Amino acid sequence: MIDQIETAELHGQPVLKLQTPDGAVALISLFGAQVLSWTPAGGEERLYLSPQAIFDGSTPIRGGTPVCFPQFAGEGPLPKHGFARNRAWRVVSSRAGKDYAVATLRLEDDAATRALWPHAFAAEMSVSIGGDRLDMELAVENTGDTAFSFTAALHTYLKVREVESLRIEGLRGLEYRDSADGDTFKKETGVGVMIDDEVDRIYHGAPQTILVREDHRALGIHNENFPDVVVWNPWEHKCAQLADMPADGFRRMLCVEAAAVKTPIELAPGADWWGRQTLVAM
Ligand SMILES: O=P(O)(O)OC[C@H]1O[C@@H](O)[C@H](O)[C@@H](O)[C@@H]1O
Repeated sequence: MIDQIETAELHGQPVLKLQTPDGAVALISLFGAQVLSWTPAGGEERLYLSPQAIFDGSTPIRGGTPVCFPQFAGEGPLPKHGFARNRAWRVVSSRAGKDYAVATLRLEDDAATRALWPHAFAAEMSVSIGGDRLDMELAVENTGDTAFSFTAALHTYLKVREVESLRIEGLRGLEYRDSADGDTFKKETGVGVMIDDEVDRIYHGAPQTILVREDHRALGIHNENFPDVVVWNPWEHKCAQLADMPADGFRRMLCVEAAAVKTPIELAPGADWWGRQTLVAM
């Protein structure tokens, strides 16, 4: 019998390790409620974690699935990607069965978050593994007595064998905002999006399912309640400017993010919202 849910440390930071009897494993950092590693049953690691990622309990960790909340990137006055990715979350529940393991982490407002963003909220990140699937769900509740709005993303870094050899399918015909080209709006014309330069795009009205196809394997990405998909690769020049990435790191990663950016989510007092990203290894 394996212990399906364990607490452990990774580079000195607390993590929760989920395992299932079929061999699926995930590591979740309590700092940021960030999934750092996921290996599906009988498969290989599917998330990219930079070998130079910083684990100091205050710097965002480069890799896995950072939770961007309550602001995506620089879309408002808050620190880039909000504050959820550099806060300590607490584990509020976990359970496991013969083919799954799931844990939920929670973050609530406190004096530090209210100093940045004056709202009462509760955010929960639930992570579930089993077989060939990883499910990540972010839920947000307005626990205060005034309405607020936010943008958010599950900023997943996929581990890829060679970024120039893959194709992203399912984005054809969509409008996107090209952050790497002065925020101009464009229309995707490629059947499969290939990466051979810096890419930083917010696709609007994305389909629920996208496929990242590599030689001899693929990954299905299923997003619910996240209307946008962000595709990001810093490429050589920007990667060299990231102190927590190795020079060739951009070749081993591709971010495909489930996001709500174009239309911020509005929550009345007492209201809640959830959004989910599911990865399926094929
Ligand atoms: O370096 P950070 O703060 O983790 O951000 C990484 C990237 O995140 C992406 O989501 C943004 O589209 C990029 O513009 C940004 O550079």
